[in-house]
Amino acid sequence: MARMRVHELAKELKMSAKELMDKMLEMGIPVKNHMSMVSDSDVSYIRRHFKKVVKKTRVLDEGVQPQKIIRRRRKETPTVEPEEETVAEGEVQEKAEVVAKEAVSEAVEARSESEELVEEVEARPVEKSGEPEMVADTELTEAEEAGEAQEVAQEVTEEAVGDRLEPEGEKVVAEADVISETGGIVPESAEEEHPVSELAEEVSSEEKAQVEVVEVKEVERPAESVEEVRPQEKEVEPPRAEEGAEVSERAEERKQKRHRRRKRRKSRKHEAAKIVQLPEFIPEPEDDIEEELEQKVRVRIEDEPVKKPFKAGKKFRDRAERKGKRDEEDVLEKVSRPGRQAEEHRVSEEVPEEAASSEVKESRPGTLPPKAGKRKIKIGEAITVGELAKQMGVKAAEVVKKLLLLGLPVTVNQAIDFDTAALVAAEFEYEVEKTGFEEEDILRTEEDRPEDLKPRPPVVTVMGHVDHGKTSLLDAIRHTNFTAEEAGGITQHIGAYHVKLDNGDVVFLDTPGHEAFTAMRARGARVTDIVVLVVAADDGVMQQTVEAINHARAANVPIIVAINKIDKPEANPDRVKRELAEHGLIPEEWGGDTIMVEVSAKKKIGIDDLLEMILLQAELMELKANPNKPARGRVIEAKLEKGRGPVATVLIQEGTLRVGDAYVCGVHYGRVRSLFNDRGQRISEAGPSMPVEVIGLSGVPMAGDDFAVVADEKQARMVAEHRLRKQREKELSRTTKITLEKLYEQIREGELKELNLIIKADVQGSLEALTDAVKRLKHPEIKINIIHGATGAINETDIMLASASNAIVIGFNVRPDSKVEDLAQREHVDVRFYNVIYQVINDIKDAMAGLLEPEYREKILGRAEVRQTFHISRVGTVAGCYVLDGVIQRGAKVRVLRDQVVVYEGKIASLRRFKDDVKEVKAGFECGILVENFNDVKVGDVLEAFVMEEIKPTVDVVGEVGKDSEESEQ
Ligand SMILES: Nc1nc2c(ncn2[C@@H]2O[C@H](COP(=O)(O)OP(=O)(O)OP(=O)(O)O)[C@@H](O)[C@H]2O)c(=O)[nH]1
Repeated sequence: MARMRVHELAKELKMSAKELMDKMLEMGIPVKNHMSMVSDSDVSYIRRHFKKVVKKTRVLDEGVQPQKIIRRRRKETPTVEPEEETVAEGEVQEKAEVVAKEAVSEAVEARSESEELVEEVEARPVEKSGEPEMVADTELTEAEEAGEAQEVAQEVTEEAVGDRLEPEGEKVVAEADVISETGGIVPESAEEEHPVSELAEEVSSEEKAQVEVVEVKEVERPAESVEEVRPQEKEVEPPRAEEGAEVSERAEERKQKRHRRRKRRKSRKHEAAKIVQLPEFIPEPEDDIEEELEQKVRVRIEDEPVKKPFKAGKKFRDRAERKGKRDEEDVLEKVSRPGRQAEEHRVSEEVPEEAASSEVKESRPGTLPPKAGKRKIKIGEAITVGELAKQMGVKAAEVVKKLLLLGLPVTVNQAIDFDTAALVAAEFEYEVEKTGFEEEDILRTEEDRPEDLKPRPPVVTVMGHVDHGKTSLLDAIRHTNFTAEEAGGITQHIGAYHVKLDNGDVVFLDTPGHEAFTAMRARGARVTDIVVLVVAADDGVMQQTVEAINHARAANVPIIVAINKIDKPEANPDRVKRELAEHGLIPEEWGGDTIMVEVSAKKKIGIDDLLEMILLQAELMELKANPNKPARGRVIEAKLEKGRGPVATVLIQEGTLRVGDAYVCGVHYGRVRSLFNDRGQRISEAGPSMPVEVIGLSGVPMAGDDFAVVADEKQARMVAEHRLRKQREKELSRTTKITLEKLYEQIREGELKELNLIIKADVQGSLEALTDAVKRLKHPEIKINIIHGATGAINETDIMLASASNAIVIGFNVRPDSKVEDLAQREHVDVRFYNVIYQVINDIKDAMAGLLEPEYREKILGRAEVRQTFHISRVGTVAGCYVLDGVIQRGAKVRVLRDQVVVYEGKIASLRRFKDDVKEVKAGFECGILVENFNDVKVGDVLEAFVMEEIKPTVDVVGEVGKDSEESEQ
């Protein structure tokens, strides 16, 4: 079967091209204008469809002929009962000004009939009914029929106008003439077959009178009006007088039209959405003509008191605008999803049924249906394309397409961040709102009254330079506090411990060093009240001492100095004090405010003094907390223990934690199954500043995670799940931003180079230290992303993440199992193992340098001619030179040229002017040059000094583990 053009098919189906186009769109077949080609399959689909419709209509016609006639009479009636009028309003608006035209053909058709009807009309006044709308066509009530009268009238006119707009369509003028010339008798018309008495039942004399008035008016004007609009049509007008055969052909066509009208009315009732949608597809070239025609018609309408104001011009402009937009979409549609379904979907999605029906309901004559207000959807930090599409009730492909237009190639399962989602949602007329779950609503507690606050022990962190005795000091403190029996059983390491003294308690955090301190702080955990800075009396202030000072200062935490190793003979506490004073820590005895205690961790000297001073400082700080409220704290350490499950050491900061309490901890939650203190003893509760081991978590939290007791487990789960969702959304949006295509593009274009890392470590401490060190590697051209970091063995998920994100996996003190190794090999994922942080950093630096692909270029500095040579014992041969050009620099590379031939290449070991070592000698000066490991220099040789210059900058390591610059932290 051959493809056909729309107008050809329309002709075959005995309908106007416009009608067919409307119908096709309704059926989900994309069509642009009457010249569009219709595919074979669509042609047969349409034919099948119309066969059915025609059949059905025939059946209906046979069954409801009387009603049909009644309806037809009614359509000539300009006055309709109020309730019907409102029903018709929507339609009137849709067809609006063409209503004037309607009377033309209708009046003509009705002329003869009305004459016959006069008597009957008076005999039976119209019955009125309250609910005419939702009754099926076959069961139309009289009232409904009456209500539809006007609507049908409009349709008739609309069709007449529509036909005029089509070159191959019949002309109303012609039709009117033909009908009038044949005496208005249309023998084959279904209407004429019905008993006059039935018709008369529905038409009042008044109505008839009005019909006649309209008739007269309209019959006089149509030809003129059409001429005005499309004068050329005159040329194609058929002869005014036609033979009987033609009359019957026209009658048949009118019958067809009436069938279609019925069909349309029916579908309008049931598919209001489509009624609103379909007129948008007005063939473009005809819009202007139509609008012009509408203009003319409007003038006439204004003369008609019964007609309503109309602003079709705007409507049509809007249609054209929308259509233009669709054309662009159509192109993409074909790419992404060709075929009928795509169009079908688009039609239905653009005006969802409920929205459309509400538009119909809200329609007012003379105005456009109001645009559905912007609908809102709620999303979190990020959302997958599929989920967004689901929430908007559109197909994912649509969203993908829109994103593509926005320049973002994503797949359905990829996530887009909130801003992108907002942008694409706006394209679908949706507004996005961030999900408003406020965990603070659950976690919020009442403010403490001053009388509720009770003193609490200070929490102390020990910091200092490597080997200055931090660990030894912590041990010494711990041991002084344990009784002999207890001391033997100190095996418990929970990350913090509690020291009981005669005049108070002190809590020490067991992870010494400022790295851990700052890592916690970076996670928002402010747990330390006092910093004890350990400085070895024999070594003095060192780099990390200074860093520790700055870290403590940045956190606004007071410092107590412990000058350690005073037992050593070379100990010089005064020197330490002087050096500290240079860094702003002035001892009290010198008029400053820094407490300094001389101790020996090894010999346990001054430990009590130190503890005493800590308590004194704490007293000054008036550390207080309310113990009588739900507990809140911070995770100091967490691990998965065999037989115990996830275990976390929590430092309680306020309130009291009890066994049985429900809590949320980071993205985990649970109920406290059991509590242990730092000595491994089971306890039932823990108050402020107490470190306590919590058993009963849903997972292993991170150091620094917030711990909060909530009313019940349900609330705990809600908060934890919300946090987890947020975390996932963040991760999702982070990983999807680095698509392989993008990365490749960036690498190729040299825009940006990224190194993605996944770090797996044995314990939280190592992980954080490593993460911290890696984060300090900075370079303007390379970005390092730690896309995932966790404790535990490298697993398959890590490998898959690495594979998907083009990342390198770093295992610190962990190994993968053989299955994971195989997967890594299959996925070409580079997995590296380390047990020294420094080595990791070095390797990453190398990797970055590799990525940078550094290029070296030789840069000639200058040339010198050898004028004399001197041999100096134990040094070698020194060349007495004259610098010909440029500059000769000490340490530069040098080439010895003899008759333009390179006889040696090496380094300038020494550069002298007279007896002085100099850095450089410029052109025109004499100098002595010693070439490293080369004594064969001869008079007349030329020494060419040069350096190798790197084209791209080398990796700039801002800081290394434990050696970071303090400034970066402040
Ligand atoms: N003589 C003497 N030696 C001490 C003293 N305190 C610590 N040491 C020694 O100093 C060395 C380092 O002590 P640590 O406690 O390990 O020092 P640290 O600061 O914890 O070292 P890192 O953990 O490597 O940062 C050990 O050999 C200790 O025995 C002290 O008071 N006197």
